[in-house]
Amino acid sequence: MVDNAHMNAASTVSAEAASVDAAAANAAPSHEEFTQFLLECGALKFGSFTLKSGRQSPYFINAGSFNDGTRIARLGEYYAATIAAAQAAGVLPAHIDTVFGPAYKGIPLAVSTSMALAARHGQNVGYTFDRKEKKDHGDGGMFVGTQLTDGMSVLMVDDVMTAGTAVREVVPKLRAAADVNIVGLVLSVDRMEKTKDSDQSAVQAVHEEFGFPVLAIANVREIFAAAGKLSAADGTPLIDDSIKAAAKEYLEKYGA
Ligand SMILES: O=P(O)(O)OC[C@H]1O[C@H](OP(=O)(O)OP(=O)(O)O)[C@H](O)[C@@H]1O
Ligand SMILES: O=C(O)c1cc(=O)[nH]c(=O)[nH]1
Repeated sequence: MVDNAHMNAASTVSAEAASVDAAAANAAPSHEEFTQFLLECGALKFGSFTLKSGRQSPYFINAGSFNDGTRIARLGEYYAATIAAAQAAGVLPAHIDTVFGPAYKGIPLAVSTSMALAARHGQNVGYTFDRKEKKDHGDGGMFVGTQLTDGMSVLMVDDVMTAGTAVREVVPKLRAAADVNIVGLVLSVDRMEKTKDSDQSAVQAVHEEFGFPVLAIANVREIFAAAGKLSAADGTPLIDDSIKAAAKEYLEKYGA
């Protein structure tokens, strides 16, 4: 069993990977580079957003902004690099049968991750996603892609975790389909938020509830730390003081 400190952030995995002398190909992506990528794609937005949990957030990760071939391919590479680093560190198993992404925004994440695992890391891993509604003609069924069968090692991917509701909805669906072994969950961003009724983070709560590691390419504090150092070509900071203040206030209230 890997201790919890290894479960929460790719940064931890990165340090661990370095200590086991992992090849450069197995290094986790840098938070600075990933933050720049989020900002360039417009996938990190500032304003006022109502979340699935009902919380009103001054920032939002919009995975719908990875909307062309270059962006989604690059995102898949970030996921694959995070996975390879976690495998090198022993946090994820070396063998994964399929990458599962929940509909809808998880679909391109699963596909691009499996493509990048094959192209960059020599791992030919399936991809699977669910349908929101059961289809009863043609190929039918609830799942598309590699079909789930007993004993399979399934790695879940999603864009963000706030309260963990989406994951709690999808895990029973996977387990109802077959006796699969869910080996972990990889997110783009861990929003590092407290659950509704405790000071524990949703990521930690999900890890304890289901027993699998939950990793992220970066967490929200790493993203704000990196974004604070970035500026446009003309020297203007990419995020201004009012955004930093609003994020700080939000995290003081909801941050774990
Ligand atoms: O941790 P949680 O509180 O569950 O919040 C995060 C989830 O909410 C969003 O999904 P949404 O249900 O809006 O689905 P979408 O993919 O259709 O946008 C997001 O994509 C995560 O899956
Ligand atoms: O909590 C959510 O609903 C949520 C947060 C976020 O940053 N991005 C998103 O797509 N959903």
